[in-house]
Amino acid sequence: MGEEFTKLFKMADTIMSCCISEHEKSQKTRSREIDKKINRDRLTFRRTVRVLLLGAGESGKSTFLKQMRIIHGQEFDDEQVREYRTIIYNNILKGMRVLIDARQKLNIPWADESCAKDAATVFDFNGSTKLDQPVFCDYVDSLKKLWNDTGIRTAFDRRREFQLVS
Ligand SMILES: Nc1nc2c(ncn2[C@@H]2O[C@H](COP(=O)(O)OP(=O)(O)OP(=O)(O)O)[C@@H](O)[C@H]2O)c(=O)[nH]1
Ligand SMILES: [Mg+2]
Repeated sequence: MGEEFTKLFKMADTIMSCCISEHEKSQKTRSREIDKKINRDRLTFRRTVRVLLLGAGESGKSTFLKQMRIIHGQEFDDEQVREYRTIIYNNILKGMRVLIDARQKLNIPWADESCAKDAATVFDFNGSTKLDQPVFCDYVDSLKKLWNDTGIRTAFDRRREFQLVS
């Protein structure tokens, strides 16, 4: 009985030591993987060229970055296209608001006085509403009418006198 017990005990001991060494082995592999990743990240960080882009407002900094992304960057996926669509809608509305404001400040008359109502509609846009396609569509007629008015066009021609994009 005593002999059997010793055998069993030895077997259990062998199984235990196997498990521990397997566990240690997997921990070492994981640690090596982490070290490799740290080294790879360090190399990437060293090779990254950082550019400080300075320039006055409206001088083309953002445009330059967008061009770099289009020329050298990855393709835009559907999600990014949707995101950019919202940004473009926002830019159109914000840009028109700036032009409406500038037209008034520069005392440029409307060609068609009824544009004042469309200007008020565009100005009423609540910036916190998500500008998806249906919301933007509600503004399209007013935006088109305003853009075709010589009052807004004259303000646009004089855009060097104010900042159009922020
Ligand atoms: N003709 C011409 N227009 C440009 C060029 N680069 C930018 N623009 C126009 O200039 C305007 C301002 O460009 P942005 O890239 O927004 O300028 P920014 O330096 O980021 O401006 P802030 O963010 O206000 O400091 C936009 O209407 C651009 O389309 C260029 O190389 N040539
Ligand atoms: Mg910019």
